[in-house]
Amino acid sequence: MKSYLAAAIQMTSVPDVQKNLAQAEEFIDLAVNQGAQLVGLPENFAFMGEEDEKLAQANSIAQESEKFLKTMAQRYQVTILGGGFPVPTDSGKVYNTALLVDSSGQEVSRYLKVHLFDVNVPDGNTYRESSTVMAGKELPEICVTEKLGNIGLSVCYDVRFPELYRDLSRQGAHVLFVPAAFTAFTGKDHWQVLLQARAIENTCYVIAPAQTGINYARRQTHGHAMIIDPWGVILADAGEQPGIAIAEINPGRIEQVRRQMPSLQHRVFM
Ligand SMILES: O=C(O)CNC(=O)[C@H](CS)NC(=O)CCC(=O)C(=O)O
Repeated sequence: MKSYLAAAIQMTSVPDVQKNLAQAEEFIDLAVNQGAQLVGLPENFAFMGEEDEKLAQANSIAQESEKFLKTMAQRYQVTILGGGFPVPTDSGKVYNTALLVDSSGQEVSRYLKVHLFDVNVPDGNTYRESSTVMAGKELPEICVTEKLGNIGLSVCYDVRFPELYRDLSRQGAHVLFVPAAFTAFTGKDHWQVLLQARAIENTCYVIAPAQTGINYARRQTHGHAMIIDPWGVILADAGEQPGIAIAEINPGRIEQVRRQMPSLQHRVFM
């Protein structure tokens, strides 16, 4: 593995798949023009809207999302993460699915979001993700690649459960993806701290694509898509407008930090 550039895309997805995919392609194009070889799209990149509308359109959202990711990966010759889209199940609910596609357009990793956001946020908004989503039951497996290192997937609310990332680093992860649609309210106090903690405690890069702004009705997301190095330093932050955060993933830096802070080797309990 040599150094390469990665991009975390930040977008304001709305309840309109074609609009969202057009926005996503614009930012993929921008990232690739700046030299990115690994590009991540946020949770709900293809559709962000009311839960019942999402369920009603789940079949087409799933198909369009997969087709889009494979087409983009091939057209731009990059590896792309689709950070979360609904995939229907027999139960009538969907899996919140993250999909990693390599530059030949092949699926290389798939993860079904395990931790569902069933939370009454103190700003008055209530979230019951489990009313429409089936929880995945399995820890993600790292995707081992020669050019991009070992990549681990997760989605949004998962970031609050460090044991998932511990398992990924135990498997040998170098890069942890945390695509998200974090609420503006929780995000302002928790988002960056949680991401930095996952980077520092696992001495891994963290790539966190994000939703930002007003997505629909009163739903507002935090933004600040970012890339963090294994020491916890923020290398790029997309701020609050749609755009990209781009930074170098450097294997030498991982080795250096793991020499300077060998905490992974000092684990006692797992
Ligand atoms: O909201 C929607 O419209 C679609 N749903 C999502 O984006 C998901 C599941 S509800 N959001 C989160 O997981 C936020 C986590 C979070 O914000 C935290 O952990 O604080």
